[in-house]
Amino acid sequence: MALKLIVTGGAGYVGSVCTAKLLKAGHEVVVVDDLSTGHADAVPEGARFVEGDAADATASLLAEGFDGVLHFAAKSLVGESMSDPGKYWRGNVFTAIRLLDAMREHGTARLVFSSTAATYGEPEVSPIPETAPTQPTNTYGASKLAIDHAITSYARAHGLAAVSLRYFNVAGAYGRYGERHTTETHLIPLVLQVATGDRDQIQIFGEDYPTSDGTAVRDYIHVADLADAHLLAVQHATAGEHRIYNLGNGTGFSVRQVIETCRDVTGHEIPAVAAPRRAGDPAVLVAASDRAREELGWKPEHADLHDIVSDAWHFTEKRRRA
Ligand SMILES: O=c1ccn([C@@H]2O[C@H](COP(=O)(O)OP(=O)(O)O[C@H]3O[C@H](CO)[C@H](O)[C@H](O)[C@H]3O)[C@@H](O)[C@H]2O)c(=O)[nH]1
Repeated sequence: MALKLIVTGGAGYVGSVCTAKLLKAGHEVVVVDDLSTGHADAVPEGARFVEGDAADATASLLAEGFDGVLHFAAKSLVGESMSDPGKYWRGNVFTAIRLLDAMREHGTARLVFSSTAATYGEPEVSPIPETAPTQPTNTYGASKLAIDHAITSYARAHGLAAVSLRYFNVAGAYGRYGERHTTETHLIPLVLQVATGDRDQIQIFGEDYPTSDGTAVRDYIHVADLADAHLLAVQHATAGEHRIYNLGNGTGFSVRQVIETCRDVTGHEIPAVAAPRRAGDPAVLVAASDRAREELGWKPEHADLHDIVSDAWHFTEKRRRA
């Protein structure tokens, strides 16, 4: 069924890939983005673009009648969330509550929300199921968890059909849509910047973790597979329910393994140096995504780390040539 949807943050990395896939699937999409971290030229052709605040601009649009909102717009730098927490409570939580109120006012039926593995904190079991305790170790994760709680109560009280998707480590690119953060903190794009010569070396944050090679382990998921889960989520959302799904491949790769894969893909040497652990980093974060597979019928198609890095590398090279 073709739906009329608003995508907040559709000029950003994950939001632009999801918008491109939603359009391809025949949905009608309006992107709302304040361009604080997104790029106007990343808004896919075929989407209407409204520059503005994720709550205010969306609230004005909702009067036109929409089937749902996919809410990506957020502050997402873990370090910044610790040094400037107000930015996360206002920018993430307060914005989301205002958005929920506007959706309630206009009777908007569906919500798909970008949650995060950071809601779990230091895991007690691995791989992490959705039933694991949520004990975030940083304000970013706490802000996303607070929104998840708010969504649950709005779904129960007001009949909202809601899905939260808890992303593990998103990477890769989809066509001309990829990672272009002004402040880049993520491992794969940083390692690829060393390969292009834009950066001298990659720092390995911690070599004394209780893992096979001492470096931290993460579950990397291709952004195209992540986007597919959003398309399934918006279709499966059920009135009065808030379902939560982890999105990962269920396989962990260490920082050293990621760097080695990047060397293999790019053919560059990529110097790496040891550095202290980064505050708040858990040793291992791997998803149990059985629920998304069983209930949404989600099936990741690019689980191979080599493929994920290759797509990120092609995107990086194409942008440098452009
Ligand atoms: O220069 C770097 C950058 C990262 N790392 C390491 O590489 C791993 C992956 O780091 P990323 O920053 O790429 O990803 P995170 O696991 O920290 O971040 C993910 O989880 C976060 C919450 O913990 C947020 O949700 C974030 O958006 C999401 O990408 C971590 O062990 C990190 O310490 C390095 O060794 N060197």
